[in-house]
Amino acid sequence: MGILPTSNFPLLVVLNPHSGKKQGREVWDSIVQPALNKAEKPFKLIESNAQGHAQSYFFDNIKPILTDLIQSLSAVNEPVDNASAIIRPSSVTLQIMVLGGDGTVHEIVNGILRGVEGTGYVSDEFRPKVEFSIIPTGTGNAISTSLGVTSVQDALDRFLVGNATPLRLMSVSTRAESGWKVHVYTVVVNSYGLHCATVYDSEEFRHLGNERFLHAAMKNVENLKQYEGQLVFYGPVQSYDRSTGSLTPVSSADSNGPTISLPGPFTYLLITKQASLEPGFTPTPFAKTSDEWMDVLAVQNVGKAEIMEMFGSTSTGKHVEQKTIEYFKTKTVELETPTQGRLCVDGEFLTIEGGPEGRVRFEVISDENIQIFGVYA
Ligand SMILES: Nc1ncnc2c1ncn2[C@@H]1O[C@H](COP(=O)(O)OP(=O)(O)OP(=O)(O)O)[C@@H](O)[C@H]1O
Repeated sequence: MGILPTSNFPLLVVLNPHSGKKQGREVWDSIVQPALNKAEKPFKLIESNAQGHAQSYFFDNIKPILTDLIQSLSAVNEPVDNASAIIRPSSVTLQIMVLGGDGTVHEIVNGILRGVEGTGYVSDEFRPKVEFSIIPTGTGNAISTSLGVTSVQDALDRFLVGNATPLRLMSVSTRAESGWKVHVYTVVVNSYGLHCATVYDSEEFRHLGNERFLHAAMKNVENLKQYEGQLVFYGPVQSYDRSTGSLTPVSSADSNGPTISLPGPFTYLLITKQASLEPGFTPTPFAKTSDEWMDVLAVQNVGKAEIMEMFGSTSTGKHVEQKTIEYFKTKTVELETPTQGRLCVDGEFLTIEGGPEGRVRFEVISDENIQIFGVYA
């Protein structure tokens, strides 16, 4: 047996110059690149030049990237003329640094998964790991905020220490002839109602940085709407019990059928993997980046006063004590709307048709051939 040499394969750095207040380039030049040079960490810079570029880059290139990475790790025994002397690893770790926000991570994850789909690049015999270092230069920076990353330097330090935790994904599936078909994978939040309308409207306030969500939210609270729909949970569910202050099982782990349903209409509905969606805004305080649950915050048919009360305590997570708020942990949930509706999936928008045919299924991913991502934390 040969010994696998240390790879000198470069860290892939994806810089989104458009994220946040467009400070990514400056942060790269002044802080991150000098730190990588000092640490003698080789890198390859990929600059995202338009919406969707990071996704299409990884869709097009992930196979040659993994091939090169595998080759950089394959040991060659002496003598070299014996082909069987080449030892191939059963796994490789690809490191990707993101100077951007959650939307850039979302694009890369989807590009990679679509790029390896149906190929031998991820299988039970060979499964790469993809580990992200997220340098928070976006607007919400939900993943970084939820992991307690406080600054660019903090994120860099965590990368250099090198402890990765799973970045667990959710899938968003729509109906197809053959059953459910994954439309997209999400890493932060799927939403319906006021939150989705807020994200939709916030683009016009991008120049305000973090404040853009506040402006858009206030605009939507002013014209508060109720969003018709029914939410059905499947399999194990926990719900937050205000009387005990804890999450308690409301359906057993071995049940796969529908367990609870919420009739709507929804004022606010989130299905998340992250506790915080931006600094100071922690709507799903029990959510964990790495666990095998999705957290659901449901607010049905309330008025402006209740919504403002909720916003008043989302910085501390105390809003879960409010009686108009329902909080669940689940693994599979479906949403059906009576007429056409709009969902927000990690900042992208998905229009769904009304009725059973337009039903959408959200699942937390347990398949090890999809759940290949980690994040330095
Ligand atoms: N060169 C570019 N010009 C314009 N848009 C771009 C460019 N590169 C990427 N994008 C788009 O920028 C959008 C925002 O990126 P990102 O999510 O990283 O930042 P953010 O929205 O400010 O942060 P967050 O998602 O954390 O709130 C993404 O939808 C991405 O497709």
